[in-house]
Amino acid sequence: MFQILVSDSMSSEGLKPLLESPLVNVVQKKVDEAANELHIFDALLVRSATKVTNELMKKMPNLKIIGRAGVGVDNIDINAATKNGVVVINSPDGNTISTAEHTFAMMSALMRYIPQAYVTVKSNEWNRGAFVGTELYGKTLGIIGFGRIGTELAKRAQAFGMDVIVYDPFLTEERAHEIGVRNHTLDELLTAADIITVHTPLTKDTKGLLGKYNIGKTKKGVYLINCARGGIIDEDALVHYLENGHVKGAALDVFVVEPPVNNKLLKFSNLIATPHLGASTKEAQLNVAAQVSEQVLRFLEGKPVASSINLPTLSKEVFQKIQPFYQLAKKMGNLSSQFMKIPVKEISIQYEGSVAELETSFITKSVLAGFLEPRVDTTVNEVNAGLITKERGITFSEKISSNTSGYENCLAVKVTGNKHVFEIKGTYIPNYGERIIGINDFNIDFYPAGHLLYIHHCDKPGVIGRVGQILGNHEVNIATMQVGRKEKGGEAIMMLAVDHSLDEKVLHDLKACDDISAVKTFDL
Ligand SMILES: NC(=O)C1=CN([C@@H]2O[C@H](COP(=O)(O)OP(=O)(O)OC[C@H]3O[C@@H](n4cnc5c(N)ncnc54)[C@H](O)[C@@H]3O)[C@@H](O)[C@H]2O)C=CC1
Ligand SMILES: O=C(O)C(=O)COP(=O)(O)O
Repeated sequence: MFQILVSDSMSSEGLKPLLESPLVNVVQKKVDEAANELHIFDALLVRSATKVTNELMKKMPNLKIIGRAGVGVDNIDINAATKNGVVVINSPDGNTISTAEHTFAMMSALMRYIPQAYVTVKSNEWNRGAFVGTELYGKTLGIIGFGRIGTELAKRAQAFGMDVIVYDPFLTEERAHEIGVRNHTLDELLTAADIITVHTPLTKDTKGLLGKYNIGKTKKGVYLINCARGGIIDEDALVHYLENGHVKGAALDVFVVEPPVNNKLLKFSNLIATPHLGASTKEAQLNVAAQVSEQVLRFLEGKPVASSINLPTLSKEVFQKIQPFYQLAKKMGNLSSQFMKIPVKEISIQYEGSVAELETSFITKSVLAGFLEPRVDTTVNEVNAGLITKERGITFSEKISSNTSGYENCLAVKVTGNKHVFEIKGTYIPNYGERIIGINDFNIDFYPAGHLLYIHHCDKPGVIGRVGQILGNHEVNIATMQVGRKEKGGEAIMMLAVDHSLDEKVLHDLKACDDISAVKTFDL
């Protein structure tokens, strides 16, 4: 019999598939309370409160699967789970509506002082003059991050007569049009919105996205809302702008540290807060617990699972043959995504030479997973990448070609946006490794790993020297450097591997060079 630990509070009705199965025994206890029996469990079911660390997994040698009854898996060490051979699944859409509704409730409460007024009435005060609010009707709502929750929120705001504008660098025009919203630049949104709400995952790009600089660009009297993840709105910056009155009010469901003990934000009467309640409805909890229970049961019965976040479902033998290409493909997808930080409509992958004889659909999923990784909240892998790509309105295809570009095997990825196309080619050479051999029409040859610096420049004497000089001035050591050009004196590119991540100052100096037209950095 399989042993299952449910360590956060979950809907008993949702857990029914497990509670009624003769195959499993369910124990509902916090991890701390189960400290002496952790070694017996085959599955662990959590929400956001339980922190599933590598240390915890080490204490659970029987653990095979972690089920997250919700969306965000930032409380689970996915890399450690993968390393420990533990499958992680979640329920990506079970709480979308509840969180959108909660955000809407927060917005209404914020603009009409409902929490503040409630407290006074309960204390026998009747001070109507102190709580004159603002209508939502006719106001501009800026939604940053237009995925599942952002989309549902937009529909509700439109029904209230609000003008909805969005910023999501990965949103296609078609999808925005379908929902009847306009996708803007971040700056446009910041300057136009009366209320701004964030619905992105917490990533290195979104951490502090609304920080001192960006909040400074908003209208005086703006309202800010965060029902996504603590830290997307920088907490110190919010304190600053609440103090000087630039931000008229803020609503937070999430905090950098939860619970937010001694958090300076809590002293502001125009900041309203809830204790991470976005998904706390009967319906959402039933949905997420039921989805996760069914998937966990399927997995323990040896059946394939749908929303697996980390592990491939290939036999060990097939996986070994594919592995070098799988890693290369993921890096090529990731580089394409970072080169094309704009909405994308189509991704096509071409297989040439010996790689075409392998299970290419799996490698394709690996390209997609690498591509999506910088753009979505949940960790994507070969299992869920196809589904998520389609959900984002991006089509993908694969093609086998007899042309081998002169290599024993070659993988070509083409990413098409509205106005731009990006192409990258790679190969795997046994005993030598992965190589990127082409970017757009340029031939090049570099190892896709570590801290990379890409420069698009003019093929003129002295440019390479100037790059070396600038990097030297900033104490940046160059490990390798490859240059590619189409013709003498024309456009050229260089790809450098450097010893550490580059800061804004280095990039600024490089961009200031006359003969350099683009500079990008990548950490792979
Ligand atoms: N408060 C709560 O109880 C709940 C919070 N959440 C959180 O809400 C957030 C959104 O969830 P979903 O809509 O389900 O996720 P989603 O993955 O469907 O949507 C996220 C969107 O953010 C966009 N995005 C990514 N990077 C961006 C960037 N740098 N700038 C602007 N947009 C960017 C993506 O393109 C995507 O459209 C997540 O952080 C999730 O953990 C989700 C459920 C409950
Ligand atoms: O699903 C999510 O990402 C959430 O933030 C919900 O968290 P919870 O399950 O309510 O602890």
